[in-house]
Amino acid sequence: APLPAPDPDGVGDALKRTLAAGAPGAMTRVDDGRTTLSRTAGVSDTATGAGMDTDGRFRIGSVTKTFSTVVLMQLVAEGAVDPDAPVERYLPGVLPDTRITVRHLLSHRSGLWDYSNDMFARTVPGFEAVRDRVFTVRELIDLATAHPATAVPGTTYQYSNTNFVVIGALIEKVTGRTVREEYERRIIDPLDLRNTAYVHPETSISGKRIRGYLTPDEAGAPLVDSTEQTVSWAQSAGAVISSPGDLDRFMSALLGGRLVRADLLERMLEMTPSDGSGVRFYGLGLRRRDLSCGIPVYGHTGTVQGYYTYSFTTRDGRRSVTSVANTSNNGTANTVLGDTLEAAFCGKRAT
Ligand SMILES: CC1(C)S[C@@H]2[C@H](NC(=O)CCCC[C@H](NC(=O)C[NH3+])C(=O)[O-])C(=O)N2[C@H]1C(=O)[O-]
Repeated sequence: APLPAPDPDGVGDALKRTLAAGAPGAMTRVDDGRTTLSRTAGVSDTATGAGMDTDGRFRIGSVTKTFSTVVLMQLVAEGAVDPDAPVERYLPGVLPDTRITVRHLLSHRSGLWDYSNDMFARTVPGFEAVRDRVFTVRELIDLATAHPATAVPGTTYQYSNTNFVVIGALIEKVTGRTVREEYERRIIDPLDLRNTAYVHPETSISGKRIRGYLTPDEAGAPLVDSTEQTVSWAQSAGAVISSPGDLDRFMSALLGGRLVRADLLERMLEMTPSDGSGVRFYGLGLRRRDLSCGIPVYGHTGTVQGYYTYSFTTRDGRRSVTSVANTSNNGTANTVLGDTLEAAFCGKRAT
């Protein structure tokens, strides 16, 4: 059945409500292949008052995990990696449990503790402590494995950044190239994503930049400009920089079958519930959200200090939607921003 037309007023209303919840700015870009709908609200820079811009570049956080999964699944197609092999085969001695497989990492079922839970238990102090730090992957994995496993591998979904830091290490070991080179040669260059880059550990965002503002834990405390950071705490789990237009193009290419072999894309879409909502699921480096109008959309969300992102597309990749707010650690803003997906895919206001 044809998709309902996007509801521009519904998108605009959700963006306004995102600002009312405390975001300095918010924006949505809908790409239907031939047509583009862009809506913005508020500012990309609170000092200058510059507006939001859907060609602006920002930190995409865990949408990076889908980039890392695409690289990994291409390596699977090339016979370089067996997703059901133990990680031990490719990274001997790195993980404490040799039962953990590559697929367990991609589906957040490894049982590896998420080191960011400790790192960001206190939002602003945690951020300030790492914003200029450069971590080795080994350091991050050691932070995680200092904790006991959260479950027997393969038995339980438990989101963990650690999984995709290990995936990045596996990609670099198997290819002999950096994840930056692999993102560029397999995704960024072929799709001509001119506003997308992996610049770890540089702290600045070049070009037309959206500034990000971290919401402190203390109610009423002023937002903290968190635009410049290394994101070394996340790397292949969260350090890509992109734009709404580029993410729409990426998600459309992925679900449109232009990045991953069809049978392997089907594996990525084998979903398990990611929470108790009954409408949110996780596959391999990809989320599924079932919208109120019954349309399932596929993509990822991202939370990195100062930025919250939704980037989703239809099963055939024909309509893609990326929405961004330039604040994070604000649950109401994050939730309300999600109403843009309902308006953009279902063509009606969220119920
Ligand atoms: C599962 C998530 C939500 S968390 C995970 C990853 N982001 C992080 O792990 C950063 C967590 C701290 C970020 C910080 N919050 C705090 O410090 C809270 N004390 C803030 O909101 O800016 C990402 O991105 N993923 C999101 C995802 O996949 O949607």
